[in-house]
Amino acid sequence: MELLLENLCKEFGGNTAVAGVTAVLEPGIYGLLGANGAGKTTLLRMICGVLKPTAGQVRLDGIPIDALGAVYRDKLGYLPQDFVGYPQYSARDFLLYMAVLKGMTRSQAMPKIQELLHMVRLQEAGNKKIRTFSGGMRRRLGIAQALLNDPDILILDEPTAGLDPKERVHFRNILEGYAQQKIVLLSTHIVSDLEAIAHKVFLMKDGCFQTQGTVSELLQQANGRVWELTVPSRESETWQARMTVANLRYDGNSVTLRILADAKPAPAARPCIPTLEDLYLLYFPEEEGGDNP
Ligand SMILES: Nc1ncnc2c1ncn2[C@@H]1O[C@H](COP(=O)(O)OP(=O)(O)OP(=O)(O)O)[C@@H](O)[C@H]1O
Repeated sequence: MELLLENLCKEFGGNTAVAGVTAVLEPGIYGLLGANGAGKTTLLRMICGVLKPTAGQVRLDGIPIDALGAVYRDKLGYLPQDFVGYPQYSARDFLLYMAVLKGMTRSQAMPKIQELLHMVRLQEAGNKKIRTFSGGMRRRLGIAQALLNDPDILILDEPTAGLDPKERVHFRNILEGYAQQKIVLLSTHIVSDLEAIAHKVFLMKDGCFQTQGTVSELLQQANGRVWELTVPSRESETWQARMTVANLRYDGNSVTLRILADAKPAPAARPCIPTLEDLYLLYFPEEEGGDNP
């Protein structure tokens, strides 16, 4: 199975949201990482066929998804960014409704719904109205509805938004179990979600992929550009104004700064092993108020 994104572009009234994205996706977990407004949701909506590209197309095994129509939709599971469900429905009734829309019979749907409620840890809340759910519960229900038809292609727009750390770990375990032989593409702001599970990460900014690769390939780009430096606490602000500082750790009168810089920022600076978050900040330093590296 191969999903080809072929020079996908989307403009909204003269504003470019996605500016020519090309990528090949084979079974595995892909992470789409980018700041607010980078174009992630727009890209995912085009991949799902919900939004028509201004230019370019998506092909599954060589065939444009427009031509595949319902055949493509049957293979697709999608968690939209703004998923809310139907507040008056119970989780179980909502999943049954979605299952019927996806062409499942009641007898096919019921055991699947049971399995999914269990998988996303909503079995106790299955008969409760969605309007009583917390943000995290809603998100988990959204993940369950995306999995109803055992999709070959699973597109998740910020699946971990609103999940607490324990729920995020559980979600990662679900995905790892699921992703064998499937294409899973998820967008997130949360770098650690991807570090653990993504086989490939796309860093998106201004509608384009700025870079892409496996986590270890991306980390190599940050090699030699991450430093730790301990200075008196009173110098902290000066350093933050001069450098991209990824992290601060105060200890009494001193502070240890995690500095992103192409060259050693001070003779006493020590090199560090980079994380994906470091790389993200190297590409998008303005989000943290730092300078360009
Ligand atoms: N329906 C629309 N009409 C007009 N502009 C839009 C529309 N949808 C998105 N945009 C614009 O396209 C750009 C990309 O938005 P998009 O929602 O795809 O980004 P994103 O990376 O998903 O951001 P976020 O993480 O905040 O959801 C933004 O400038 C946004 O304002």
